[in-house]
Amino acid sequence: MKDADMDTKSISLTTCLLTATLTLTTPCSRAETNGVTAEQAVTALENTFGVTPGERRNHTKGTCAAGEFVGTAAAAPYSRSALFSGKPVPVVARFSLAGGNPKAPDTAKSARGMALEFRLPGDNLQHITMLNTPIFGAAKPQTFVDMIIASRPDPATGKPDPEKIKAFQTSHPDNLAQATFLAKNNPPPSYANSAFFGIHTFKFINSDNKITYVRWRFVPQDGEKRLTNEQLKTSPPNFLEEALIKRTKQGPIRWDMLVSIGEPGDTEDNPTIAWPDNRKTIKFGTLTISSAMPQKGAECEKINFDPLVMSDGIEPTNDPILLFRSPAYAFSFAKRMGGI
Ligand code: HEM
Repeated sequence: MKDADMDTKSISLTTCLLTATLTLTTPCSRAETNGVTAEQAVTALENTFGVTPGERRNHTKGTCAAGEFVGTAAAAPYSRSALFSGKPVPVVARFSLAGGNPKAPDTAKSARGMALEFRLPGDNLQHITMLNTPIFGAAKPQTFVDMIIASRPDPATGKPDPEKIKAFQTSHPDNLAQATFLAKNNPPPSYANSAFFGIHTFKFINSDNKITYVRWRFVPQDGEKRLTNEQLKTSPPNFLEEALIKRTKQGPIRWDMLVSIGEPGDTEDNPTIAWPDNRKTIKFGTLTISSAMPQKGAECEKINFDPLVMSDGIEPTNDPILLFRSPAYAFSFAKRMGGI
């Protein structure tokens, strides 16, 4: 057996163990979702973006933050989760740029991320890991892997080959909605001015075991803003972290958690399709971020924001992307925890 093979085998084993202890419900990295393994997804990310040892294979560039969440009484008919008890719940957060480039410019027209770990009473956790696009660019894991492979820089130019991107987009129509959104909407000047979307459909379970299909988003009380085309050209490569830290020093930043209630016919398992705008929408709580800091050595650095870490009263749907994320994150997490 070659050394590289041995490395992969031992990482895979660690991942199974880590996954088992972290989420209890997820398969290990070699299990397939629609014919794709977590290892294939992470390898594609590594081949396209390179490897920064000890760092996340995706959303590598990021900033830690902390605060709390307070739920509203309006949530009770839908979910019995302790997240919505109305008592303040401590939160560890991480804001990030999509992709595995640790030096991605903050003007990149890629997605921004907000990851939240809610620390509930009794050592229980709830994770919510979102993007600033209302829909995702893949209905199945294979599309995500093919997108990452197609984005691999051409050695001659150092940039993705436009022909390969075009061929990918033509053969994967499920990528179109998010690609169009990202092309039309410039990134924000500050994380504090971005809305973040859960994208997947989730199940809320109330105290009578009644199930409601929901989608949520976090909307900034500071208001949504986007860089102008001029600012896109003139802004420096690094401003998001500084803007967030500066903003928290002026006072807490707040996002309202708005939950849309699904209606018959709304998709439950396709994160590339938005629900109609007119769904009943209820405020389930408010997130307050009161401090932010560089990620090195800070609390968010060593968290695996696996979206399947859920509290009683919130459950996943059969969305193949949602289910695939958990083993993919565990595989990346196991590598970075091993310093690889
Ligand atoms: C096939 C689909 C996807 C794959 C394979 C994938 C893969 C990954 C991986 C490997 C990481 C790094 C994990 C770590 O080392 O801790 C990551 C981070 C992240 N992903 Fe995904 N992802 C997918 C879909 C999504 C979707 C649909 C969303 C949002 C709804 C999302 C939001 C994020 C965010 C915000 C982070 C950064 C989390 C943090 O700050 O630690 N991803 N993703």
